[in-house]
Amino acid sequence: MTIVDLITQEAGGERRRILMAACVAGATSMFVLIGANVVASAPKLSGLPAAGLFALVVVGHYLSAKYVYYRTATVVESALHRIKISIVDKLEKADIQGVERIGTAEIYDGITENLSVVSNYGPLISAFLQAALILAFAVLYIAWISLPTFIAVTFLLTIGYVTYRGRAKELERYLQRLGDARVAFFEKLTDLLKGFKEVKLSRRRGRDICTDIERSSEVLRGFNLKSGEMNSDNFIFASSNLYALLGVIVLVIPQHIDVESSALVSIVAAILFLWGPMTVLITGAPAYIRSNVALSRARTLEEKLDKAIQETRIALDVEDAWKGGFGAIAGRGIEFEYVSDDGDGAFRIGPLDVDIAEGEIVFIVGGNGSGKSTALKVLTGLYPPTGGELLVGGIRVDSSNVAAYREKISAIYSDFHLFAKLYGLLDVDPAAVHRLIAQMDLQQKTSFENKGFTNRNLSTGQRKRLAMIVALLEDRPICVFDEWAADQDPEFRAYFYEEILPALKQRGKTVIAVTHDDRFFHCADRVITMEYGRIRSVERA
Ligand SMILES: Nc1ncnc2c1ncn2[C@@H]1O[C@H](COP(=O)(O)OP(=O)(O)OP(=O)(O)O)[C@@H](O)[C@H]1O
Repeated sequence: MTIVDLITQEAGGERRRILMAACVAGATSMFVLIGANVVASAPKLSGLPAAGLFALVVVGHYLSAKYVYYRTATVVESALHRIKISIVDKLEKADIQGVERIGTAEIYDGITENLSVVSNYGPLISAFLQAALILAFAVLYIAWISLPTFIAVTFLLTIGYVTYRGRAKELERYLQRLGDARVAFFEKLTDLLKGFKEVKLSRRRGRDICTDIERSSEVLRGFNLKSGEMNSDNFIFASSNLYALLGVIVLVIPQHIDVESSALVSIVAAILFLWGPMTVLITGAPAYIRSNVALSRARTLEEKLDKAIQETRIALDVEDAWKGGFGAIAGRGIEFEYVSDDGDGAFRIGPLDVDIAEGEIVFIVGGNGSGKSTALKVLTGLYPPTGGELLVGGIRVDSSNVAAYREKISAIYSDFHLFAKLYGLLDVDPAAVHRLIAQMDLQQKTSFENKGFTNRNLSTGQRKRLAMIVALLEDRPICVFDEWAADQDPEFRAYFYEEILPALKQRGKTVIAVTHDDRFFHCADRVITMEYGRIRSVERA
């Protein structure tokens, strides 16, 4: 899809009006030229009526050109708004693995950088359209004055166009590579910002990553320079073309064909008049290609998200199959394997056979990298099993009902995120939040206002307590905690195992918690030990 297609689609019924206004803007420009030429060659025509007509044409040009620019900009912006909303909508529908595969850098680049290129250059299309129309009118005017000059003009314009077409493809390729280089640059920059503390502790690390970023920036510089060079080459070639055209008209044509000197003056005036629109076309062409490439990159992101949605085909608005209680969670030969980027074998878990009864507290324990968090994500329906099946209350969890199953779960994963507002709980009773803030001993640190916590800049353990408040407010039948207690002080650690978990059990909740706290294993009904992605043992606590 090109920017023209985008505007045409979005403008709908208005596109004819915009095109008509562009024609009026182009035609009025030409009237100015013709009028000036006619009056200059016949001064007796000047006077108040001619001045009035001239002023009318100028006003007509002003109004129509303004309308075209304003409407095109509006149409482009509303199309971009739609694309943004559509990407965000697809992001919401896509599943975790698909989004992880695309990566945040590409998503940011698609939705910010590329769309702002279209926003900046898109409205120029109106100037481009007017310039093309003025060019067409001027060429017709030249044909009317002198046919041989028209042929010479058309010939040189054709050469210019053919050269531009050849270079446009090359420029397009460069811009695509420039986009890839920009994503790589963003990834490295994100790495630097996320690891800022580590960088501050090691100048050598800082230098290494900055060298890598510099290299990336160098690649970007090369691509930018090359595309700029191609633009200016085009510009220089086109202006030289116009100079050559002037030379042909003034020096060559009169030697071979009879052209009146007044006609020659009019033609020269027309060629000079063409200079402005030609400049717009020459400088606008790379902007046009740039916005087309940016648009295609945003579209590619949409397609990748569509693919991610297609792959999982998760039905979002489904009837809740577990309305009357969900029963036991059972894994039957469950397997899961990460997708490997380099083709080497990725980490896999399973086959796992596991049964978790409703209302039970189960701990998952095991060494680092044994697959506890991965198993948790499969058991909570975040990662679809690549083998075996997950049964909840006897019902097989698959793409048709997993969305409903996820709604049963309150989870605090180890890489949890605290949102600025309590999204999903915006209608919560503030008194309940304040009570829980006090229960988590955070009343000195934060409060609840405007549907969000007033302060989220807390220690990791305190932030986890805020996440616990959210989980408790959600009040869902299954609670999942991934090493929640690991960052708590001894009192709160004990409070978690000896107060919070029993209270949840008493309320009939099923609790699955990943932990390393062997001192508190007795607080679980059963302890599942994992090793190398498999279950080593299941013991009653
Ligand atoms: N997003 C991912 N993509 C690919 N592989 C991953 C990903 N996350 C984890 N892994 C792989 O899965 C393995 C198990 O990770 P997991 O987080 O499940 O272990 P864990 O038992 O929870 O470890 P820990 O106790 O250290 O938290 C890791 O060693 C890693 O190889």
